Amino acid sequence: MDDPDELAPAVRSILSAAHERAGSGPGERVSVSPRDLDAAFERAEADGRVPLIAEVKPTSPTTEGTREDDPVALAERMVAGGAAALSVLTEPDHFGGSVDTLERVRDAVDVPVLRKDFVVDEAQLDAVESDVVLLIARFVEDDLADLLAAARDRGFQVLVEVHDREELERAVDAGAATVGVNNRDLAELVVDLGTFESVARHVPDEVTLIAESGIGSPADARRMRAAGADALLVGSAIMDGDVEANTRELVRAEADGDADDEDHRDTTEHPT
Ligand SMILES: O=C(O)c1ccccc1NCC(=O)[C@H](O)[C@H](O)COP(=O)(O)O
Repeated sequence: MDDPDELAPAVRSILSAAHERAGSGPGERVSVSPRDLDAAFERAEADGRVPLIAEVKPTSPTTEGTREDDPVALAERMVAGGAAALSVLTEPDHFGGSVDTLERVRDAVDVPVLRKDFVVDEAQLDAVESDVVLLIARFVEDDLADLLAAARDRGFQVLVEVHDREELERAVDAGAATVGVNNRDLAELVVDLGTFESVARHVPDEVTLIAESGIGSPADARRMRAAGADALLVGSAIMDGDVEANTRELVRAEADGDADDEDHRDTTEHPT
């Protein structure tokens, strides 16, 4: 991992908690029969929905307060709103997540579920079954290929998260099939959608590409899709208010955007 002093204090704290949890898992190796993430994205596309991973994110270092609603009820409403897949935070100390929450959510829905946590050690993979696990290139550095193999051996699909071109190259070299470009700089916790736009153009076509973080509106969703996102991962903007309506607004971003464009064209081409 790079110099911890370069990371935001909250991220240093998240990582040190992750290292403390590493190796203290149940010890039993999990074996997963995953729900297919790419197939879920394809179903959404065929249905005219923007492929969206909606995140159950009770709190975070950059969110005020904690959302106390039942996470299973939230997850079910996200699926009702058209989410192709879900992300569930399992980090307990900074995001209000738990492996128990993930298990309950996964039992309640039929879409793929991503385990969102800060995995730095193989034993952490055995904490709970999910369809997809996250590996953050910045935090696992030279262990990326080994952790990717260890996750796949257990049946997981793997989302490898990157933030810049160097991390993208490491992810591709390690054999990542699904890459997420995080618009949130974990050194400073600043969000810039331009990050995705600059990194996305270097991603090989065969890689499934996900735009992560800072997507707050249908216009942002269209911007990420125009830059090449196969799917979007959204937490805060969905958790802020009515999660079903918020999810629906994002999955309809292209359909509604096209309709808006059509209205606009009609007015300008056929003035009354
Ligand atoms: O969200 C945070 O505050 C955060 C802080 C430190 C490390 C990671 C953090 N977020 C993790 C995530 O990956 C996001 O929850 C996810 O990409 C969704 O982002 P958003 O839509 O901006 O909530």
